[in-house]
Amino acid sequence: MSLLAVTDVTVRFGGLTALAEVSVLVEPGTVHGIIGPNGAGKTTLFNVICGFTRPTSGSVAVRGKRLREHRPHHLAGLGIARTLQGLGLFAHQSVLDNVLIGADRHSSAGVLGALLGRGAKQEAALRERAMAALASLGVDKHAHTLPAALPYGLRKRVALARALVSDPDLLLLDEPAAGLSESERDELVGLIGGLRPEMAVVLVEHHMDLVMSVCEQITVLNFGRVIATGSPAAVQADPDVAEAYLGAAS
Ligand SMILES: Nc1ncnc2c1ncn2[C@@H]1O[C@H](COP(=O)(O)OP(=O)(O)OP(=O)(O)O)[C@@H](O)[C@H]1O
Repeated sequence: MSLLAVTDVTVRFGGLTALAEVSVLVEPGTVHGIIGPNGAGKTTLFNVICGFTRPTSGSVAVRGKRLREHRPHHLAGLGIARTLQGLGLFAHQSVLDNVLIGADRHSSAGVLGALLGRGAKQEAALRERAMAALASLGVDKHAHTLPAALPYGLRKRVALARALVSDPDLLLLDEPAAGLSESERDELVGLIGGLRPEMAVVLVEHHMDLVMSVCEQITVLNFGRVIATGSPAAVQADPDVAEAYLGAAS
């Protein structure tokens, strides 16, 4: 059974069809890239998976269970974490507190506990988890800094640590390489390659080098349709894919 199954999803915005019967299967432990020229429907697909956008038709299922009316705040309970385009960090919270917000899923009392004050033992365990996530991305020494004081590449790592702290089964990354330098992109390839082997990753990304080096499976969208799906080598050799990108560039 696939970890994530997007089946025949169509999304219409008024008269515009942003996605037309798109299907994507994501297996546990695989890194799956969603690529395509500008306006192909990548963000719309990401938003459907996250529950930001409701499909006009079709379905999204996690571990075989169809999600109905799911919303972004349901993702954590499904073992899914995401990072968004940009950073989404809270400017007035320290790096550690930003990551603790992601760790809250593991607190039995959850958000309510945070409001009412949770036990010291639980608080300490959460902090330990958050610090471990920061350390795994090499940014633990910045735990007590405000995000704005860090260079962009390190802030991206903090955003990734916040997603990873809940130890998700599925990590959704929307343009993780955006704004990174070439060497930071190389580091990101290493970070994704070093994730827990059973964790699945879905990434929407423009940087082809990164996609080709880190993904095992790729789905290519063009004008809202899947035009190719397969290994990086298969997708690169597909004439429809070359034509879609050449057409977009002309
Ligand atoms: N909320 C919306 N209302 C109307 N049209 C939308 C909306 N969101 C997206 N679209 C349109 O749907 C199509 C797909 O857009 P989408 O942002 O998903 O593409 P994309 O592949 O992510 O593009 P890019 O690479 O430029 O980010 C585009 O034609 C876009 O203009």
